Amino acid sequence: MPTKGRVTMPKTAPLSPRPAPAADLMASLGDLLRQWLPRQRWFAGKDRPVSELGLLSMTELFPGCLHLLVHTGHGGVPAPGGGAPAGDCYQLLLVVRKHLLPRLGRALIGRAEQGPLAGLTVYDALHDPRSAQLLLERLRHPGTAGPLRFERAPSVPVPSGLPPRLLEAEQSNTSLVYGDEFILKLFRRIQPGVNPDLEVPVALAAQGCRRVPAPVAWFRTTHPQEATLGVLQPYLRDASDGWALALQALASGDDFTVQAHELGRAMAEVHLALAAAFPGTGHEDNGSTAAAMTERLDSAAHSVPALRPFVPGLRSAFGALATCDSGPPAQRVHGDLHLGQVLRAGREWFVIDFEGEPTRPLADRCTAQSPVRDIAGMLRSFDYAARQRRPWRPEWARRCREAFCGGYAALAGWDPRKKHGLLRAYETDRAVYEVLYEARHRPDWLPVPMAAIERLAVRGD
Ligand SMILES: Nc1ncnc2c1ncn2[C@@H]1O[C@H](COP(=O)(O)OP(=O)(O)O)[C@@H](O)[C@H]1O
Ligand SMILES: O=P(O)(O)O[C@H]1O[C@H](CO)[C@@H](O[C@H]2O[C@H](CO)[C@@H](O)[C@H](O)[C@H]2O)[C@H](O)[C@H]1O
Repeated sequence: MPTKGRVTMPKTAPLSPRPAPAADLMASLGDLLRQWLPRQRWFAGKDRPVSELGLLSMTELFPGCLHLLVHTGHGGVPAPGGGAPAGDCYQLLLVVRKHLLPRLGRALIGRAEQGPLAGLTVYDALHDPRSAQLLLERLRHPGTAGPLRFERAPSVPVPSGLPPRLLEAEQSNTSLVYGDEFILKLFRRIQPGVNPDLEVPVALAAQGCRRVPAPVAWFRTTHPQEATLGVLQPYLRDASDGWALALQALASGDDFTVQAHELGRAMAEVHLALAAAFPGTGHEDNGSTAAAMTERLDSAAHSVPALRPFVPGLRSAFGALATCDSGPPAQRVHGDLHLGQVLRAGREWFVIDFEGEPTRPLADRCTAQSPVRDIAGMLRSFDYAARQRRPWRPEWARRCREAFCGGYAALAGWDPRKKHGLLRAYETDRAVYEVLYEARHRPDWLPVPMAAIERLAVRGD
């Protein structure tokens, strides 16, 4: 595998002279994917059997590498928490080879037994350095491949031959780092429309906001519907994420309030830039927000029985929101802010991953919302961090909350600490989301948000 110099697109013959018809291809891949998908961190339907699997689009990206969009269904069983459809679309990149490659052991999906790929071995292409390099080549050269469109910001040069490595982070998507210079995030669960993780950073870059790495290339599909598939952006090579830094500080007994204060300030800066980039929104109606939060709580309690005893107490937080003053104006927000979404490089904080909460419909995530949603997300994250160690360190979380809100207030012109009712409702809504998220993805972590649920329902603080 070349690690420097030019990488050229291979000119060998395509995998098959004519692309296999969809039904045939699924005869080869169906059983393999049905077993492999639920084992992937990014697969959202782990809690229900994959009863339907269909091919939405197939493009031979380069010889031996297939780009697929597949639909997975669960026999009409809705996702926990409702709202989300009973089925999802996922993006897969597969390498199909004759021989088993020991160095790609972890990427193995299986050996096809029937259909057009019978006897061939199928891998996740993102673990394959050769395929990862060819993908970067595609992104360097704008153009099309079937329904796929590769586009880029012309002003930023992307050198060829940067060695790829797959990021080993706990992720909702899959990311590849190229030569410690760029990071490519491939969205796994695909929803129609422009992904806010492309739309927002592009808009913020146009505002001159330097707290968010600006996209340099991206790709999308036009079939079966328009959707963003991946975004390449500069890699902050010496950065540590806020979660790792917070855990380090907790382990060594170090103060984290200076960092939390600066983080609050940085977040206020991002909110101001977001308001400028997406102008023209009014105030949210607290009554309808409270109704939506109550609905989410009810459907979450339907899926996660442990929530049920706390529903009356949690509902009171949403009831109180309906009578709160209107708070800061609604605007575009981050939507899933937590310590893992902020990176500290040098002495500066950067904010990443503007996708919003992955279980919400894309249209919802792009609407104007109260900035209190983001603040509540970060405050919940201090609590998550403080609960990673025994004995639990509530004082540590409380000091970080104070410092973060203080830093935010210094720049934003309003103080989250003076919006107790709003904050309580948004923290409750966030904790309910976290209960659902953990129940679906990391059941061992469920006690963390459940502890907050108990506190918010019983004591209300
Ligand atoms: N521009 C960047 N520079 C350095 N690391 C990054 C950058 N963007 C993302 N990362 C790393 O990749 C991880 C996953 O990125 P993220 O956008 O949060 O993906 P996901 O939505 O799949 O969780 C982050 O936690 C961070 O460690
Ligand atoms: O993958 P994303 O970063 O988009 O976010 C999802 O996964 C997060 C966990 O990786 C989850 O965050 C929760 O756990 C964090 C610790 O791992 C904690 O800092 C957050 O406060 C807590 O919400 C996030 O909710 C989910 O959307």
